[in-house]
Amino acid sequence: MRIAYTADQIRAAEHQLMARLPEGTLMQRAASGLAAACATMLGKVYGSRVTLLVGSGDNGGDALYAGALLARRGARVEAVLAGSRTHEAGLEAFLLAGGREAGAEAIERADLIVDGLVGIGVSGALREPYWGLARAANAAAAPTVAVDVPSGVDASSGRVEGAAVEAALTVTMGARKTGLLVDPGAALAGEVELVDIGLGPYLPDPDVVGLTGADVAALLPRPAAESDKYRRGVVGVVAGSDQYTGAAVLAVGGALLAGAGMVRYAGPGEPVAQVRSRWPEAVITELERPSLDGVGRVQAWVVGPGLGTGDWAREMLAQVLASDVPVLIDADGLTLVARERDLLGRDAPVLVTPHAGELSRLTGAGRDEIEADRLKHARGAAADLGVTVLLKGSTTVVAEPDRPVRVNGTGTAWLATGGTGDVLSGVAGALLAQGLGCYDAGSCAAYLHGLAGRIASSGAPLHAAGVAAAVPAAIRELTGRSASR
Ligand SMILES: NC(=O)C1=CN([C@@H]2O[C@H](COP(=O)(O)OP(=O)(O)OC[C@H]3O[C@@H](n4cnc5c(N)ncnc54)[C@H](OP(=O)(O)O)[C@@H]3O)[C@@H](O)[C@H]2O)[C@@H](O)CC1
Ligand SMILES: Nc1ncnc2c1ncn2[C@@H]1O[C@H](COP(=O)(O)OP(=O)(O)O)[C@@H](O)[C@H]1O
Ligand SMILES: [K+]
Repeated sequence: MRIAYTADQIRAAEHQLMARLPEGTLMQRAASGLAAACATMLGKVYGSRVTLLVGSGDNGGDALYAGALLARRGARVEAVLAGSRTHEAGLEAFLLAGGREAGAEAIERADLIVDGLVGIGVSGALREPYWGLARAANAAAAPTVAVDVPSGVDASSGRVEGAAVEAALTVTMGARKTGLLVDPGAALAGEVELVDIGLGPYLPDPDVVGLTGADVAALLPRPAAESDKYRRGVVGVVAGSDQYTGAAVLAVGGALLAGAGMVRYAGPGEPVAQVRSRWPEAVITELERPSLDGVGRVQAWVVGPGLGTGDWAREMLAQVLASDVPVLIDADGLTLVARERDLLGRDAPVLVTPHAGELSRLTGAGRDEIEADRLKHARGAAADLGVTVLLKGSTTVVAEPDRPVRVNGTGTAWLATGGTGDVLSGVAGALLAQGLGCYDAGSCAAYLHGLAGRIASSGAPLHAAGVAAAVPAAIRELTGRSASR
């Protein structure tokens, strides 16, 4: 599991650790990790040109001490001092090792840029001259190594106000910061390398968690000798309408290919015909009127994709929610819930899977605002609505009251195409039906869906049906041969 913390959590832990160590120890540990990472990136240190961007706080101190270590190994290191003050001992060590002060033009002659402008102490948008230096670093040919977090990224949320440094590598001290796992911050951090400074014993429960492939493999249900289709989990899909047939086909496909024992589909004539011809495996009920009578028992429902928002859709949603099994609500189902919150009043679990626009309808917050601070809005909605919220987008986040938010970055921007969300709802529904709770089902589905997207894309456009088709390959990649039984 990749775990990450807010700036306040890190500070509190650092405080406890620092009290037990001679002054400056932590910064020395941070700086030697940073210098080692820079050396690896440079390949050959001797004779290389390194430019440090140095702010007024300890982030700049880290950069100066690391610069001193690189200078001692024969690098030509220059420091652009951007703050109203500079870490004194760091600057002294840097100059003593042969480092030199320079103007902003040193950015252009660098082989490597070290961004020590601001770290966890940042507040608000970067001010001048930091702002200009960040842009100059982004425009330069040389790669940038960010110290702790790329300057301009809020360490606790991933939020960026104005400009931020675009790093090739972020060397983060003590523990990962939340903002390195959540876009837009995550997209600016590049590779993330963690330097152990001994903070571990002092860290609290994490703020956010990112599942690894091994975590997902351990959570995914697998059939065993005593399995049959009913015990493996039956998922019911209420999606599609005479106008939107594709959503039904994609949601059913996602559910079938993510390992449901059986998929029941219920809908009107047009989507029924499409689902029947595409997925002969599905057990289908053609509805004359909006009713679940005679559809059969399921262990979880997926409701909403392409369903429409009229009386028929509203009645189907109400009947699904009146059941006593977990329900995943997506797309049009969310529009209906936004109109009529009372529909959510049920005892059994609910997983909602909005994109930012749908969450905006549910909560009233602006779409851009949600995208800028995904964690805050997903957490807020989970608390307000009393459900598990899977907020889709470049970083998918899964929030449930009183648990660390799960974040997923396995996807690819190629997934931003119509219908891929319908596939995700089917995948997550299949995991719910197989017995995972909303939190695990949502976060494992996001991981698998992202990985399936990468497999389906391989760097080129994908289509939603191709993502569904790649779900078994994604599961195989995670679970390896042991999945064959
Ligand atoms: N503590 C430890 O043991 C260890 C800490 N470590 C390191 O210390 C870092 C934290 O250091 P920190 O607390 O000094 O804060 P930091 O991020 O350098 O910035 C603060 C200064 O930036 C400025 N500033 C703020 N916002 C700004 C803006 N928008 N635009 C422009 N300027 C802005 C503001 O300066 P002012 O404006 O007051 O001059 C403020 O004083 C941490 O990330 C890690 O790298 C490691 O060595 C491990 C051990
Ligand atoms: N920039 C992006 N990077 C990675 N994944 C993305 C990006 N944009 C969208 N996605 C993913 O693509 C899917 C789109 O879902 P959604 O918006 O519901 O589309 P639709 O309603 O057309 O099915 C979601 O799983 C989302 O996380
Ligand atoms: K930085």
